[in-house]
Amino acid sequence: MNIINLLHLKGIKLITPRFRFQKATLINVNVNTNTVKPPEDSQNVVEPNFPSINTSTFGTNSMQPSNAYFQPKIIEEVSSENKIESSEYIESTSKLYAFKDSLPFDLMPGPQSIKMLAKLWNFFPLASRYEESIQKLVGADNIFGYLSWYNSLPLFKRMINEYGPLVRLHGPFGGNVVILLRLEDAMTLIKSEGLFPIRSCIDSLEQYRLQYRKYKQAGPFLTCGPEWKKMRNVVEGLLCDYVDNQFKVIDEASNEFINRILHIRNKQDEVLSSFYNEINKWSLECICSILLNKRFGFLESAGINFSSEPARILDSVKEVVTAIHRCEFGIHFWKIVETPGWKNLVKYCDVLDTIFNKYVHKAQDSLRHKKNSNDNLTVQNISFLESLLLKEEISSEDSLTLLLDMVIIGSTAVTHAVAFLLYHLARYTNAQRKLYEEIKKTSAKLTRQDLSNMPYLQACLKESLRLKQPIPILNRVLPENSLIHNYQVPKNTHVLIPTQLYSLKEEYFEDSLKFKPDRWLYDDLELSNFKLSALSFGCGSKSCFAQALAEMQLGTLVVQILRKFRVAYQYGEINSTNQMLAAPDRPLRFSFIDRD
Ligand code: HEM
Repeated sequence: MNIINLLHLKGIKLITPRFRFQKATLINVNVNTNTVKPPEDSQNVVEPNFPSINTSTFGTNSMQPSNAYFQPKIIEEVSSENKIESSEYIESTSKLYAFKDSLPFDLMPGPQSIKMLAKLWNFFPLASRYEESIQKLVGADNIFGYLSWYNSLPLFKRMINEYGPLVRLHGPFGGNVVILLRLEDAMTLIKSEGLFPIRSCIDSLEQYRLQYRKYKQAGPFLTCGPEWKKMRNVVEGLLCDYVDNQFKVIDEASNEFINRILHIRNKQDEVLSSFYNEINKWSLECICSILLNKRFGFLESAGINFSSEPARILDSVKEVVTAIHRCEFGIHFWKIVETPGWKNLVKYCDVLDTIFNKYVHKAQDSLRHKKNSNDNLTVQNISFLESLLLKEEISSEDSLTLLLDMVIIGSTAVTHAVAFLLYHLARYTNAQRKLYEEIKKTSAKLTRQDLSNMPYLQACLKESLRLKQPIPILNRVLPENSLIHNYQVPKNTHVLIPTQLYSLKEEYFEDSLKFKPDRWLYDDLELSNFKLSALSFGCGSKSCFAQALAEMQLGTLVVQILRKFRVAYQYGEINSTNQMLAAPDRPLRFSFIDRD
């Protein structure tokens, strides 16, 4: 039996960006195009299907060449729940269609060898359903996955030298990938990506949630379209309400972390190579306490019992991240057979889903109880999860996947950020000294306000995140035909946005490989009205909604640590694995030396 038969026999419905694209286009079906005629004397060649993403002018906001005309899209009917101001819509989607110099996609530079393979592929006399299956298994998705989950930055640098700032990779078995190696191109793409950008990145987790668990939505990280927007609006609002209130929890967890360091460091003041785990415990304690208004005890000074709930969460988050990497990197065999990576993903996602589902039920009960006893349901009295459940537009299932995304993706990103912040401060002792001087001026009882009044602290956070980004590569799938850098790029093309590469460019940051927090002190570094400090949190409407929370977590922890200890590190350089969810590539054997 060959692979294709097996695929069909298993009745596997593959989730691909095309599927996601269809979901997104369904939403846009309501949108009609109203063509505005070009001026009589126009010499333009009209390309009606290629909205402009022209980025030839660096530093300007203009996406409109002087010889073009508008073809605005007008909302005809939009269901009330998704209603968006039409002016806003028109602004975000109005595109230019006339480019007499636009170039066909085929002319975009890229490696010829896979282009040849792509051409050869056309000679295989396969029935269309087989062809489609193969494309889904090893088409552009695969290249895309490979580049997202492989340590790709050195490869991207070589590509710039060889092909220039824009590279096209032909999926050898169908589909296309474009890599935007210039920040300006990425910014312009993001500005014009419309209301419902499409991110395509963790097919395995999506398949687990949609097909294995049969949830309606796959969680905010993986969902697109109006469902995502609805979820996102609610969470953004709630996070604003809760972040301030939760400072105390983060402060307490950070104090517990200090005690844990005192407990685990050896006689030379050094922590063990498993210190990454300890940071993970701290970030999970923060996030779980904030979401559920319950202290979990991840940071018990004597350590956690391996069969306890915190231990199971800690272990499962780590295993899920590893399993995602195993599934997403390389050919997606798990779509046909149950590979060990897929089995592990299911096993550990099951653990997390069961635990957090239990808390969803508990929160529902508690809300019922509070309602019956006419308690005030204010931010002070109910947990983040309870607030979510009160929102009619969010189902309890959506609340669950939202918690899971925040726990799995959020806590992993924060752990990585803390690891590198400590590393940079340990390596750049002058910066650590300067930060300590600033910390000494704060009162013994730290407040959130203190953090915002510490410019050097803020600069250190930005600089560390610039050098090592927890999510170093963003990706999108084009929802419609577009002009990128004057090339006509068809819809469904996968676009990779390597933000880590941009933030290491001399062009934007002098002495770009050095940790120099001072660069953020005096200039508000911006490009086309976009704050470069936010780059590590992504861009556009799908950027991270937890930036303020993450910065508060990092700031609080580092202030507490530096008040008590001087941090040192005497081993080899720690690099980032630069994968989709990056991690430090060496043990974090820091020394925490008592201050006098
Ligand atoms: C230093 C810490 C963090 C960094 C650097 C970071 C970075 C990012 C980046 C780069 C993205 C993708 C943006 C894009 O595609 O344009 C993202 C999305 C996301 N992050 Fe974070 N993140 C951090 C912390 C957190 C935390 C603490 C949470 C949750 C509590 C969180 C939850 C999410 C979610 C749910 C998304 C998907 C948003 C959407 O698609 O609407 N992140 N993050």
